[in-house]
Amino acid sequence: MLKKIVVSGANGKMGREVVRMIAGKDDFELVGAVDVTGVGEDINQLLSLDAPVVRISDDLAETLDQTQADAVIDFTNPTVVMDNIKVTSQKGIDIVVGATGITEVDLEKIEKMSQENGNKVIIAPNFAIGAILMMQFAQQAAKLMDNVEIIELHHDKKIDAPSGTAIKTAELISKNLSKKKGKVEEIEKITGARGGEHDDINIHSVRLPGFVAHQEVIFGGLGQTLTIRHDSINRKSFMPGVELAVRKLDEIEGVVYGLDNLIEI
Ligand SMILES: NC(=O)C1=CN([C@@H]2O[C@H](COP(=O)(O)OP(=O)(O)OC[C@H]3O[C@@H](n4cnc5c(N)ncnc54)[C@H](OP(=O)(O)O)[C@@H]3O)[C@@H](O)[C@H]2O)C=CC1
Ligand SMILES: O=C(O)C1=N[C@H](C(=O)O)C[C@H](O)C1
Repeated sequence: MLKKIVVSGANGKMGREVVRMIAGKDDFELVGAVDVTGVGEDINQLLSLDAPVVRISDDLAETLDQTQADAVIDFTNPTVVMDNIKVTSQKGIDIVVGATGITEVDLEKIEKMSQENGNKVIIAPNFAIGAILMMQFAQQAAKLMDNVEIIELHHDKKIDAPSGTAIKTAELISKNLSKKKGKVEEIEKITGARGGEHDDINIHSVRLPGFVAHQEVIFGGLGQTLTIRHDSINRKSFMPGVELAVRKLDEIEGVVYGLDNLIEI
């Protein structure tokens, strides 16, 4: 069945890739594009796509009223994503959320909204299959190696740190650590030199031009280290996961957090 989709953050780096992905699927149709940049312009023309005119609007609620969309895909940013989830819930429209910054407190609010309004929500900090595997392998390794730190490396336009992926990885790993790391009295000569801590795991964020999205999970043991690394070398890496999530909306109930809950590994 044809899926009518609105993309929120359509004119951003990920949004544009999603619009291209939709144009390549016979059973997906882009019916709305929402962004705060390029308002009034035809997103398909901006991307040189041979597809009907879809003008960028800056109003998600209005776009949903005008389009009879089946689903929204959101790749905005951590400051606005909760507002967008709220709007879709109020309208009873399903949503796939790629924008990061969703906290555990936010998740509880989203669960409540979904229950009240009957819409479905899929949230994934990372849609790349390799990243899902990297997180799973790290979770496994944590059962046998207790000492671990995370280094995530991203492009210099990324506004949030640490990445959503690093936060999710730390949460997954910490469940399996048998003992908390032994603390030595550290002297941090420059504040932040040891990174930030989430669930007792140090996370280091690198931001440089040339990177897209990369993460290393480094375990240390007696006379050995284990490094599990994933690299997204372009944004197409996320598209099969986004497509899968849109299709899975028909099968799930309520809210799903993490692509690992939608695929068998
Ligand atoms: N889950 C995953 O697999 C992935 C998640 N991400 C996440 O997706 C998000 C977007 O990343 P990226 O595309 O690189 O970022 P961009 O900044 O390139 O894109 C975000 C777009 O959303 C726009 N925007 C800002 N406010 C609103 C609003 N209220 N309504 C609609 N659009 C708005 C921005 O406009 P303006 O620039 O003018 O602010 C921009 O065009 C980030 O949170 C990132 O971490 C990224 C890659 C993969
Ligand atoms: O901003 C990005 O680029 C990315 N954001 C997500 C995150 O914060 O984990 C996913 C991926 O790392 C790319």
